[in-house]
Amino acid sequence: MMKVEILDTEEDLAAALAKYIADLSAKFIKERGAFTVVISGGYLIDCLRKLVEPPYVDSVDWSKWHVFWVDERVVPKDHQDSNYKLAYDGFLSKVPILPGNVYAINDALPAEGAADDYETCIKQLVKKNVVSSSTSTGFPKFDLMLLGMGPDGHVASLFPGHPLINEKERWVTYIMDSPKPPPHRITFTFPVINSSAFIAMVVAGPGEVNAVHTALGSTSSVDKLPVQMVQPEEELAWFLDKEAASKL
Ligand SMILES: O=C1O[C@H](COP(=O)(O)O)[C@@H](O)[C@H](O)[C@H]1O
Repeated sequence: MMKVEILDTEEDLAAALAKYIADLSAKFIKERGAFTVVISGGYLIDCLRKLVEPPYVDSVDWSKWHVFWVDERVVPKDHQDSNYKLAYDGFLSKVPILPGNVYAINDALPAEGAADDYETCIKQLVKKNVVSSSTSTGFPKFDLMLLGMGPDGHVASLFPGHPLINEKERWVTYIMDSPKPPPHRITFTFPVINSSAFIAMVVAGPGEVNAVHTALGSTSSVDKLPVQMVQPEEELAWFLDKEAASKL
């Protein structure tokens, strides 16, 4: 199922996104006592700012959250290019999520090793039933992914025309030639992304208007953009502001 919310302003988008996330948090914590959230980098993190304010900062049961990254740059966690640093500074440092429930990559490893290590970590969490498993695909089924999108239509570190978008076996893979710097990254693959229950695709501002039009406004395209390949098992919810949706 897909829904598209177009908000007047980016501020309205942040408010709507916070409610959406808080509602899903309550749903999954009630159902199974945990909430597994996968986040991206980019300006998504700034769009989470309403979650760290009342009422949500007080009402969300942060102790039940488990946080993962859909992709990460292979740099030290305190590096300016690190998605972990971006999330810590802008979000994680402001809410009482248990440090042991925040799963950052091992930044001492090179890309291939970091991808293998992260995949092993997630496999262990599936065995412990912290992360669910999709009964239809056998891949890990995260409760919610919060994704941004690049102007070229990339999601995570899966870029248009790159062979990695066709990876069907690995849960986590790596790229050494990212067209967007830095070049070395790890990323979830589409089998994992599309085994998630819910995905919020968050796009604000003018930077991605063409990719949004391709994803939502065009009837057909021969080579799908990565963003067009996103299809979670329960719901894909687009959160757009009017600028991002201006070509729809
Ligand atoms: O490089 C990346 O780009 C995408 C999109 O970033 P944005 O700044 O255009 O929102 C991001 O989702 C991904 O996590 C990041 O590694």
